[in-house]
Amino acid sequence: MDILLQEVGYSYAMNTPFEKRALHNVNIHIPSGSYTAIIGHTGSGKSTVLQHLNALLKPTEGSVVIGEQQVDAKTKGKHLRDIRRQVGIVFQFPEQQLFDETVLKDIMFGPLNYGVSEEEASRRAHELVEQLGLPADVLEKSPFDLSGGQMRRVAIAGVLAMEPDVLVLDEPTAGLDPKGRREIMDLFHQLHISKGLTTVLVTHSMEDAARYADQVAIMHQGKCVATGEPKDIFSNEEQLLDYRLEPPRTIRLQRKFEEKMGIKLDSISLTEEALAKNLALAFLEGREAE
Ligand SMILES: Nc1ncnc2c1ncn2[C@@H]1O[C@H](COP(=O)(O)OP(=O)(O)OP(=O)(O)O)[C@@H](O)[C@H]1O
Repeated sequence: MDILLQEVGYSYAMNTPFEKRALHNVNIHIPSGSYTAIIGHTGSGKSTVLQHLNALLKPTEGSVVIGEQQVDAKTKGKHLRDIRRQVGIVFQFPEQQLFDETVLKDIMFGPLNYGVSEEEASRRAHELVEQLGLPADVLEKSPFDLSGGQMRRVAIAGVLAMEPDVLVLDEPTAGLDPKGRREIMDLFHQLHISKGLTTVLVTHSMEDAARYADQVAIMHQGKCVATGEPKDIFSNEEQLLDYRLEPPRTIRLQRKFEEKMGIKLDSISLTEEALAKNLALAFLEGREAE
């Protein structure tokens, strides 16, 4: 499902003394089946954009086209309910939203609320628990008896149980250790590939944006100032610095290597694997300082 932000402007507390303009003329196209990373310094407007993707916020100017539905300042009613089913959001620390007595009930809650049968909701819960690498006996436990990482997976299962067309991730690995982070991010990537799930990731991690996304959008002071493929966005180091962003670690390492060896590699490497291959090739080909 495509999402298109057209000249979106948004002000918090509109027409009050506390009015705060958060977005200005934002244009972003999220094509169906893509994996888009939204990056930007703190306070640049990423979370505000994210909440427009499933109409939790409605633009105060411009419009957002979500699949077949157009949302603007005046949109109300049933359309919003449909959109919230189609576009699932995994917020930061989603486990804080768990509330039911058992994991099974918690995962089934959303689908039941949208009229899915008990049988189907239960089937989805069983399937998701397995897909997310949780033991089957977790279903009968209280979510509050699980580890932090397990609770996070249960909360994610609750969003996926709605069978969304688009999955929006707001710093979904905040607070996890590096291993847990990588496992969860790899899992979302697998879901993106296997289910063709359109994915939007809001992140402070340039490494994650470089590793997983096929499109990157940079937010700066409430504007979307650049969109493009990761290799183009991340090789433009001057632009990144202008927007107070650091290039991913792999690029920093590559630049160091090039400086030390006095050579320039043919292309930039966005993942550790690609970087290692690139460095090995340079070594094998005997490229060295002129
Ligand atoms: N509920 C609110 N009321 C008033 N102003 C807000 C509110 N939420 C955000 N803002 C302001 O809107 C601007 C954009 O905030 P937003 O949270 O979208 O940025 P962000 O890029 O997601 O930041 P971070 O990376 O810190 O999460 C900021 O100036 C922020 O202070």
